[in-house]
Amino acid sequence: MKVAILSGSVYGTAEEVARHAENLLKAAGFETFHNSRASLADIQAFGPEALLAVTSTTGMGELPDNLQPLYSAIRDQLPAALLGLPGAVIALGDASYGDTFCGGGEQMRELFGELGVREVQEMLRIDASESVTPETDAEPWLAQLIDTLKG
Ligand SMILES: Cc1cc2nc3c(=O)[nH]c(=O)nc-3n(C[C@H](O)[C@H](O)[C@H](O)COP(=O)(O)O)c2cc1C
Repeated sequence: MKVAILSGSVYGTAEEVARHAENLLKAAGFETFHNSRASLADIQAFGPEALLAVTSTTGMGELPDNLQPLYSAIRDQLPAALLGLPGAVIALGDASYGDTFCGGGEQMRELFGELGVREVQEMLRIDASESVTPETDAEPWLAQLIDTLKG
């Protein structure tokens, strides 16, 4: 199965989690695409069969700049090739931001909703005020995702 990883990161933490996810998916036999500056054309050329979004939150609940262009392109075009795929979201944030906690991940969930992406497991929230090992903390969730996608 081909899994496209859509990642958004300001300081690199979410990028590290996305890379770790990619390594685990590859080790489990999946074909992956991950490029933090991916365009919609790149994603479509890969032909994903599942989507994984890994994004931090910046500003007041916003997506990182590197993910904004891809997010907007997908939202504007709702490309047929991405409609109805299985998908899941890992959100990084900081609970001390209150209402906007993991807002970037929430925006990706809303986008997935518009695409009719079938969310195969509940969004993982990684709280920077509690976690100093975000990659390791994502491992049980990723193991479950791998099991689910393998069916
Ligand atoms: C300027 C700034 C704004 C932030 N805004 C939010 C926010 O609105 N909500 C939230 O949950 N986390 C917020 N965060 C926390 C980051 O999302 C969190 O530290 C995350 O782990 C950073 O990941 P990154 O290194 O991939 O950017 C903010 C951090 C910074 C520095």
